[in-house]
Amino acid sequence: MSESLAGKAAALDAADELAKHRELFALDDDTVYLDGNSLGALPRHVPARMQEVIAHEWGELRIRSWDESGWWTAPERIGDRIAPLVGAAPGRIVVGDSTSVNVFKALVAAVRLAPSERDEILVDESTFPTDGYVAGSAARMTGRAVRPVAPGEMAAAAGPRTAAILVNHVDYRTGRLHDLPGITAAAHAAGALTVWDLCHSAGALPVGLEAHGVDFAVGCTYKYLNGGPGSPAYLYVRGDHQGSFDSPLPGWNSHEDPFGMRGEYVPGSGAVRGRVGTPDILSMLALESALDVWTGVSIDSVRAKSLALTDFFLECVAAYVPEGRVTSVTPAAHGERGSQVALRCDDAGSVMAALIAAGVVGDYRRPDVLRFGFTPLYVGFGDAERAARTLSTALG
Ligand SMILES: Cc1ncc(COP(=O)(O)O)c(C=O)c1O
Ligand SMILES: Nc1c(O)cccc1C(=O)C[C@H](N)C(=O)O
Repeated sequence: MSESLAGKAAALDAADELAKHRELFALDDDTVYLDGNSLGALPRHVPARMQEVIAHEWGELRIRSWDESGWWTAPERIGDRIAPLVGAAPGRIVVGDSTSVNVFKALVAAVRLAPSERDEILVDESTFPTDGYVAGSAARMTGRAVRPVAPGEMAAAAGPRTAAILVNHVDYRTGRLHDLPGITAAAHAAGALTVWDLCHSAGALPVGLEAHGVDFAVGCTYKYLNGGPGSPAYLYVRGDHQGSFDSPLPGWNSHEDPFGMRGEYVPGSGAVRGRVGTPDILSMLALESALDVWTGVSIDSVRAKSLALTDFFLECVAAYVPEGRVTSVTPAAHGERGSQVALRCDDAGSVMAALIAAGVVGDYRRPDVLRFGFTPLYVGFGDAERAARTLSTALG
């Protein structure tokens, strides 16, 4: 072990104002958990809250809980808890469904706002697959064509034929942070609307949805928001689009009068319009409880620690791993980096299996990428040093 890097890690951990938050999570000190960019860790207090929800709200109050326990209003109430983390105003975010479903709602609604001569949808060519699949279907439904574009060329590609642009804020494979302010501004200058997928940025870095005038955004809550496996996703609709948001999935829960049970669909107003059917209350309330860990935490401090952690991990990898054995595909520039480090090596699958066996949990993305996610609320600098040291052993 390098005493200097271990010592540096200890000093950084001692000075880390977020270090105390690790105690809020169910984590053991034998494991270095660097997979919060796939499934966030469990906040310790959530099981007790879920016990109460199940035993009391469901078990005893039963149907009364829709009103008395606030179940009916949970999608917008929890949306308002997520809002400050992504720079959204209150009343703009609804929680529910999966990210895939929300990409569909947002993208079709965006295209429906565009004149018919705008016949193309730009999608980042390195997109997470689900977004690409959904965009293809949305294009067929709306009589448009998908044009894949490199994220770096997206701003220049937007033009008079562009109806909407769908971009991942952070690339799931490389950890590259895309230029949300620049692409959004260029899209608007070209008369196009933007849909941003925040799965890999929300809870890890400031997004600034209102500040940058983003039209629509979606994201999951099971990564950096720690909502649990399959926890519901969310949909953001900018305030001035809410009244014209024409959902391709108009369910009874988004009706202006759901219990009127009317044959004619009349959309509700505000974030409610993004709902579809009955919300998945147990997962939703687990997410609501999980969001308590953000009390008193600023997203700017999370970002500062995230960059320090990923910098330090890269420094340890450079010190411990023979040169050329792995190649970072994550940008070195802070302005282009999310909260993960992705390292390329030919035998990535077996290397990650060895790492996991040694207690360092990252993940492997075929064919050759080792992913290490850094969740600033519970990952420390000592974890980063141990992960790099274990990696050097796993690489043989
Ligand atoms: C960028 C991105 N978008 C979408 C998804 C898929 O979301 P869901 O499974 O909630 O539909 C994921 C991860 O699974 C993702 O990383
Ligand atoms: N959603 C997932 C799941 O249900 C099982 C396993 C992994 C996931 C993920 O979230 C994968 C993740 N979006 C990724 O960036 O690869």
